[in-house]
Formats: sequence, structure tokens, C-alpha cells
Amino acid sequence: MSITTVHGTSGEDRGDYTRAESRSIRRRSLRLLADILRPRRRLLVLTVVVVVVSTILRAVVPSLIAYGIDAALPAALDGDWAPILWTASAILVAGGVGGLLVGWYVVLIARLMQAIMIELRTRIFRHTQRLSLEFHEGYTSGRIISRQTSDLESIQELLDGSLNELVDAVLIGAFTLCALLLLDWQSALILCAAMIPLVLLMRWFVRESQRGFRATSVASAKLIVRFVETMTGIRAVQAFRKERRRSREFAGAAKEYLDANLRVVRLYGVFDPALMLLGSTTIAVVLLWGSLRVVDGTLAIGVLLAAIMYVRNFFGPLEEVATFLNSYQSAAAALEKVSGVLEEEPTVADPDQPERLPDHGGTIRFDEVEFGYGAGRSVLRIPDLAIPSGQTVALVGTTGAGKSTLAKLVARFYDPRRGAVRLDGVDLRSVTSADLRRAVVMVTQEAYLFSGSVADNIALGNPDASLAEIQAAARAVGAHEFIEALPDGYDTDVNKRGGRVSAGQRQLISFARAFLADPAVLILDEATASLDLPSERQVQAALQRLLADRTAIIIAHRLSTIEIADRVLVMEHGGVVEDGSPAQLIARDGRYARLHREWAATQE
Ligand SMILES: Nc1ncnc2c1ncn2[C@@H]1O[C@H](COP(=O)(O)OP(=O)(O)OP(=O)(O)O)[C@@H](O)[C@H]1O
Repeated sequence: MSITTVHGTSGEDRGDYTRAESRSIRRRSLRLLADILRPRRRLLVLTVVVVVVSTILRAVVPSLIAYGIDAALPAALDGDWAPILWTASAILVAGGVGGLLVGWYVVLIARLMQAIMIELRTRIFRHTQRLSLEFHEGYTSGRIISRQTSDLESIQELLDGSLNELVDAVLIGAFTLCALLLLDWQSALILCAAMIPLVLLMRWFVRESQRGFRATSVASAKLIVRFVETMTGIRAVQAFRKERRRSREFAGAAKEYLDANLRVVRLYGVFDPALMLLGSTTIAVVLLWGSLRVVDGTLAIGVLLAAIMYVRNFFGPLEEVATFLNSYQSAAAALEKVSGVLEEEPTVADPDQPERLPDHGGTIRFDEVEFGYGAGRSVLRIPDLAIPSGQTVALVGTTGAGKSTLAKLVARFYDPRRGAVRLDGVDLRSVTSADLRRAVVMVTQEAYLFSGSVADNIALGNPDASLAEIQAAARAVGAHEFIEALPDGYDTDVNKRGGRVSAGQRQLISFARAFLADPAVLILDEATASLDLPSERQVQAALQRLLADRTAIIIAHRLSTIEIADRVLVMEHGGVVEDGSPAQLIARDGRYARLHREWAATQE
């Protein structure tokens, strides 16, 4: 399998990467870390210096003890107390300064790690916000939430605690080995021999637990996806009495997560005792071989004591390395996913050499356009379609005919596979997103309101607008009266009790937002669906004001909305099958005329 199969978030749900894939993913994670650490390299260097010095100081202590027992103690027995006093002072200084440096190191590393966390958090947020609609439609919100929550928490856990343990273990291990080599090479040799099974044990554990942690990370993401999906769709779940089934599915995912975790725990059940056995065996061998030499008179007793202390020091932190590896594996799995999301590129990118749109345009043209989602079949084919500036076009057709897709191409949420969509003669691919969002605004059925006041929500259309302009926009679309009647009028917080607005009112707020934005092209995708029938006249009047002096594309399933259009395009299987004014199409007695008759019948 080639490396490209794991580019970005693809292959994320697999726990069975090949070696080459694993390597490429690991490199991607490291690149991300290096990129984040580069601007903080001074802090990093200082932290490393502090920890190295403190470890050296601590590693010297057993040698000082050996000197104290073998040289200073006999001198004291002869009445010379100076050497033992010096040795005791040296132990005190080494231990004391070493301890102080450890304290400083803890602060430094915490600063560094917090900086990394904040940087990661903001990068994920900024980046996912920038990614195209195509990414978000394919990557569920549950998964993006796990990137920002459980994944970042695993990384934080590693950075907060376990990393200290690893640094400790590695440095103490290295310095201990050096000190032991200088002090007694034969004990050092025994320790080196013990490192062969140690390396094998570690390698086995890392390999197995890596697999295990990938599986737990996949399982935990699934759990979050199930939760988020159920809660965001809670209306449908309750309406269709699907609570039991969703609970069953959730329990299934929870079981999968539990099993994956248990597999990892079982690995620890083997690794920890094996490590302890290896440590005790090494100490026993050093003690036996050392005792033989002490009896022979070839080894001083203080050196044997120091050698045993060094071997203990060597194995002591290794048990903590297991804890580190635990957090490391889950953090590495998390970082892999995070770096995958960060590797995704917006599929709808800004041009290198943008062209400017004219100020008051609005002419749309589809030129030999063909489009399909992802690598899927083609769902839209528009060989030639021109919408002159100022025209209101209604898109009509059976469900799945391609109306929303056509609208999404005009708003450039997607680029066509072939051909071009042009606005005032400029290919949309050559327009910057800032320019495009000014020229084209799409209002959808969801009419999403952000936390904040009603005025803030309308002002999204034009952040520089004054309150008078905001109110004028609300008046134009017929939203002013109900906003005034809210507890705090325009200052009402839409997320607070009492500030809750109905779906239809939300729609009107989003109309006001669009009116204030004053785009050359406005797209309404089923945007009138939530408005209540009793206000139909109001809706029509509001729409007429909203659509005046601009090009508009309306997708609507209600006749009254379509009737205000200058032109109707009937779509079927991704193509335009009828095109004309409502009156012309009725006279032609085709599909639109039939639809019109059916609608008229239901309105009576
Ligand atoms: N995000 C997507 N990924 C893959 N296929 C999609 C996606 N969105 C729509 N499609 C497919 O594209 C085709 C056209 O869908 P589109 O939403 O444009 O239809 P529509 O005419 O707007 O339908 P409706 O009136 O039901 O909203 C359909 O076959 C649909 O299954």
C-alpha cells in the first residue's frame, strides 16, 4: 500500500498500518512537534541544560558514598576527620543543588508544555475552520470534537507528567552507566549484558502497545461520534423512539473501547513483572560477583555498595518508563490524528494570483460544468447556463436533482470537476474567498445563530454596520416587530432563556443578516421552509425587498416563493430540463406546469 493512502485524515479509522505507513505517520507527527518547538528553542535549550546538570549532580552521589566508605572512613578511623567532612559536604551540595535544579526544571518544562498545548489547540481550531465544506461533510463533528478534546487531553497528560519521567530515566540511565564504567567496569559489563533482554522487552512492549493504543484511540473516537450524533439528532431519535437502539449501539461502542483498553492493560501485566525480575536478577548478579571480588580483596566494599546503588538507580526509573510509554502511546496515537487533520488542505483554495470582481456585478455563467462529490459519480452537468445580473431564478426539481449542488458551486463551496463557474466573467477559482463572500451570500434552512445578541447576529452580514443600519435591515425583511417584542429587543441574547426564537424567526434574522451584507448574488437554499404559512404574504414582501437589485437563486418547495421569480429552471438528474419564465413554462405544459397544477391543488 502506498504512503499516500494515509495522507491527512484518510485511513484514520484503521488500526493496522504497514511499517512504511507507520513511519510516514510518525514523521508527520514529529514534523508538527518540531514546527511548534522551533520558535521556542531557547526555552527548550535552557530546560535541557538544567535537567542535564541536575542529573549529573545526582548521579555523582553514589561515587561520593563509595569514596566516603573506602577512603574517608578509614582516615576518620585514624583520627583524620577532614576527608569524611568534605565528602559529607560534597554529598549535601550535590544533592541540594541537584534538587533545586529539579525544581527549576519542573517550572521550565511546564511552561514549554503549556505553550505547546495552546499552540496545538489554536492550530486545530484555526485549521479546521479553514477547511472546505467537503471536509466537514465527510468528517463527522464527533470526530472533530475528539481531536479537540480526548486527543489533546492524551497529549496533555503526556506532556504534564510522564515526559519528566522519561527524561529522568534516560539521563539517569546514561549517566549511571558512565559513572559505573569509571567506578567498576565489571559491574558495568553485567549491566550492559542485562540491557540485551531489556531492549528486547522494551521493543516488544512498544510494538504491541502501539497497536493497542491505536485501537483504543479509534474506539474512543467512535464512542464520541455516537454520542455527538445522537445528541445533535436528539429530535429525530426521540421522534422515532430510537433511544433503545441508540443506547444499544452506544453500549456496543463502549464495549469495544473497554476491550481495547483491557488488551493494553494485559500487556502491562506482562511487562511490569518482567522488568522487575530483570532488575532484581541484575542486582543479584552484581552483588554475587562483587562479593567474590571483595572476599578476594580485589574490590573495595564501598565500590560494591556504589555499584549496587547505580544498578538500582538504573532500573528504578525504568518502571516509570512503562508509565511514560503508556501515555506516550496514546499521545502518539492522538498526535497522529491531530497531525492528520492539520495535513488536510482546503479543497477550495485561494488563488495565487487573484482577479478582482467588479463592484456591482452579479452575472453568473456555467461553462461546460461537470461536478461530482469526492471521487463519486457525476451529479451535475450544466453545459451552458447564463444568469444575467439582477435576475431572480428559482430552481425546481425532484429531490436529489442537483439544486443544492448547483447553488453550492455558485457559492464556491466546491469547485467543478470540469468547466468553470464564472461571476462577471471571472472564474470563481481566481477570486479570493474574502472577495467571494462579499459578492455571494448563501442563506440555508438551518439559519444558524451564534451566541450573542440579535443585533450581533444580524451584524455578521456587515460587522461595521451601525445599530440604525441593523434595524433598517430587520425592518426591510419584516423582522423588526418581533425583535422589538423580545425581552431586551435587539440586545436579547439568543441563547438565554426568553431570548429563544422560533425557527421562522431565526430565518428572518438570517434574512436581515443577508440584507445587511448586501451581496451581488444571494442564494436561498430552502430558506423559506420554516416560515409559517399565516405570514406567507409577509414572507413574499420580505423576499421581494431582499432580492431587489441583485441576482438571486432560490431553491424552494413552495409555490408562493417560486412565483416571485423571473425565471424557473427545472432540474432533473443533475441537468436543466426546462428553462423559462413561470408563465412561459405553464404555457409549455411540461414538468413545471404539472408541478404547478399539483401545488395549486394542495393550496386550495
Ligand atoms: N455531500 C455530498 N456527498 C456526496 N453526494 C452528495 C452530497 N450532497 C449531495 N449529494 C448527491 O448529489 C445529488 C444531488 O444532491 P442535491 O442535494 O444537489 O439535490 P437537491 O436537488 O438539492 O435535493 P433536495 O431537494 O432533496 O435538497 C444527490 O444524488 C445526492 O445524493
